[in-house]
Amino acid sequence: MATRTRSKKTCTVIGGCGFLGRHIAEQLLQRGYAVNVFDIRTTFTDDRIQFFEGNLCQTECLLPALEGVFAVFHCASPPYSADDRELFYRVNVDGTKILIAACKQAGVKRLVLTSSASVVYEGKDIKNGTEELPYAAKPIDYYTETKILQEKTVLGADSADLHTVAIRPHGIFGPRDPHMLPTTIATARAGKMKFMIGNGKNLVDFTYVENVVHGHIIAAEKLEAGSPVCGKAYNITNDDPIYFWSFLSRLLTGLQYDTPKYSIPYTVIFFIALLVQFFCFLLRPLVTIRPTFTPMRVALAGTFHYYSCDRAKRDMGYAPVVPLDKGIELTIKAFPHLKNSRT
Ligand SMILES: NC(=O)C1=CN([C@@H]2O[C@H](COP(=O)(O)OP(=O)(O)OC[C@H]3O[C@@H](n4cnc5c(N)ncnc54)[C@H](OP(=O)(O)O)[C@@H]3O)[C@@H](O)[C@H]2O)C=CC1
Ligand SMILES: CC(C)=CCC[C@@H](C)[C@H]1CC[C@H]2C3=C(CC[C@]12C)[C@@]1(C)CCC(=O)C[C@@H]1CC3
Repeated sequence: MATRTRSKKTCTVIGGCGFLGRHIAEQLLQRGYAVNVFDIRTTFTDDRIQFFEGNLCQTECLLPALEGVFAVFHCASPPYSADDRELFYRVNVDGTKILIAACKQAGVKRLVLTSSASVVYEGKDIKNGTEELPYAAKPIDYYTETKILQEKTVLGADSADLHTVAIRPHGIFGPRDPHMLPTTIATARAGKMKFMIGNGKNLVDFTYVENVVHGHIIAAEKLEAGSPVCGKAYNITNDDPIYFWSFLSRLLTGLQYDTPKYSIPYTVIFFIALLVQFFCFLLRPLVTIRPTFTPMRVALAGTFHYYSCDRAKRDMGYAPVVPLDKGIELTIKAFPHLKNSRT
């Protein structure tokens, strides 16, 4: 059971058992905060943390976790790969509205949303994209569609009672990552990582998790009446874009897998991914097939998508705390169990 000192400020991390949420919780402890974690499943233990289990769509579950809290970090979401429109709307849109109302009821003054830089991404190149870019008019999936609605709701709720800010990370990686690195390795193990999509020269942001955490915490600390951060969105990246296929190749070589040597034109593979998606849709009543190369993944692998952090640097003094090379090294070290045993 967590012991609390009266002088410590308490923060609540919604989705705090997830990849990013747990890193936020651990860094908050390091920086001297008391921490509540709220999640639908409790997947780890830590004597310093007070855990609350529940669905964020239920006010009565949320309220005990929000009492007397200095700041709330909202990083719960269904995984981006869930192909479930109803679930995304229920959690990301309705659940976020319920959370905002609960924060107000509990008297919480600061709410930090984990949004995504992809809210402006439509599958076409973005080079040094700023927060001034319009939201995607044609979001590439339900995940992106509901992240846009979620961000608009949170920023629209900014008021004297509840100050809000949205952090837009991109391509988060690091220890305990359940998405990027495991998907890359699973694709390599399945023998599907033989070809690069496009010419391999598309620059992309990959962001080490501790930098994303740092962006969230400094935003929360700045979030008070009169601050420029109130009601605004902020890109948070490593500020060091890298060729998509160089990044993936570094993870693959680090874990002793072969890297792709040949390339297929982007338009060809995108068209094939569209066709595969269409056939999966037709076959859905009979069988559920989850293709590795969805149009979204192909677009993410073959286009430029990197973003400017200038606004975060200016308004909250943001600078990455872990350089990209170090982040890659720490990540590879954290996944010894995914090393290729066949070499
Ligand atoms: N990973 C990335 O590259 C990026 C992520 N983001 C955003 O960052 C945030 C965190 O992502 P990440 O840590 O990778 O994701 P995770 O899936 O690791 O974490 C999300 C957590 O939220 C929990 N959760 C889901 N639904 C509910 C609910 N109804 N009530 C309470 N808890 C719930 C999940 O539980 P369970 O696992 O049981 O579903 C999980 O523990 C998300 O908002 C995501 O959109 C933004 C940009 C990039
Ligand atoms: C071609 C192939 C199989 C690559 C494997 C890596 C991918 C799993 C990642 C490459 C870019 C990543 C990314 C996200 C998820 C993982 C990747 C597709 C997000 C969609 C996660 C959620 C977001 O908010 C945006 C991210 C963009 C980049």
